[in-house]
Amino acid sequence: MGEFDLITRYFQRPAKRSPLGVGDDCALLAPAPGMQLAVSCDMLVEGRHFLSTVDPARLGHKALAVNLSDLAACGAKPLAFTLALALPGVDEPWLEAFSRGLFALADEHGCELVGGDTTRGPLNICITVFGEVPAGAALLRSGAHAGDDIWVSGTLGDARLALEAFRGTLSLPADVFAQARMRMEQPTPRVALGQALRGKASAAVDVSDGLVGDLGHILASSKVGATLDADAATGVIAAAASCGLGTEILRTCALSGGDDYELVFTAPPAARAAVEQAGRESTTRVTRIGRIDAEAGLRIVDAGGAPVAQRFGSFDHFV
Ligand SMILES: Nc1ncnc2c1ncn2[C@@H]1O[C@H](COP(=O)(O)OP(=O)(O)OP(=O)(O)O)[C@@H](O)[C@H]1O
Ligand SMILES: Cc1ncc(C[n+]2csc(CCOP(=O)(O)O)c2C)c(N)n1
Ligand SMILES: [Mg+2]
Repeated sequence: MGEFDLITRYFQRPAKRSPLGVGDDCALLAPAPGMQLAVSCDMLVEGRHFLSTVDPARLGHKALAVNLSDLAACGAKPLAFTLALALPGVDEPWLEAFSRGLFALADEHGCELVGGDTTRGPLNICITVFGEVPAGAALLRSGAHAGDDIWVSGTLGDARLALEAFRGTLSLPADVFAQARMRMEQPTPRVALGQALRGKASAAVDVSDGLVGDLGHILASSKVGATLDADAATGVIAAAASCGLGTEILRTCALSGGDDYELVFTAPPAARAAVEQAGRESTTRVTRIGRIDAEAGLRIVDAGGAPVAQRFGSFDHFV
């Protein structure tokens, strides 16, 4: 099978909402009047972002999910995406599963594949996503104020826990591993929550590199500091605690693990009921995990308010 047959068979579907989709030199998009385009791009590289043994359907899902997560962080509604793909060769069962996983999530969010690029090379997947948001209403990293609450969606640390289990640095009971693995391989982008938070949250970011690092982007952009509860938002890893894993490794997963694709956002205390309502509307758990301070820096405390001495980093491709 050649390049163009591959595209036609696995990636070309009739455009439904875009004026022009796959098959011409450009795609055409038509954002509604009064809306701004929100654009984000994320690449997944074999061995760096995913294990070579991953189910290709889950990989198709994740490649789009990490991009939709950036739209969610801005409060944008997904419209369309492009897919740049380097493949070592034509593996039809792989392409069938990859495109099935990809389109299942795309259809869930009404987000169309409108174009891309396909080349031979080491397996590499790069998606650019386009969304729309009412002009001036995008959630930004720069809007947090002293006194705001810090919230997080879902739970943190599960993906890193699974990665460590894959690496063999820790072992988990089969049921805990299965749950954590799903969170690593098929994250749920918080798209509905992001849109429900427009006009309520003062700042937002999605957690890809780890809570401490990504909250750090809000603190730097907003020129504020924060106090954070170390243990407020654990999920599967709470179950891991009961299998004898130490506090230090669990906090490392939750606070600096990365690959969470949850939203961390700030909102004034007066908006607490509105934030909880946004969580209910989007059937997404939201948890208060700290507060924004005027004093610069991040202070991490335990449930009793005592400072946590452990230091937390964040994911960086070059450090
Ligand atoms: N090569 C590049 N050229 C121009 N801008 C870039 C480049 N790489 C990253 N950026 C921009 O730098 C900023 C931070 O990029 P980053 O990829 O860390 O985004 P993120 O949302 O924090 O994380 P993630 O990659 O997990 O989505 C974004 O505004 C991004 O568009
Ligand atoms: C095989 C394998 N090794 C490591 C990780 C963890 N990981 C890779 S990139 C990244 C941050 C987000 O990436 P980016 O900043 O490029 O968007 C994280 C947490 C993984 N998922 N699979
Ligand atoms: Mg992001």
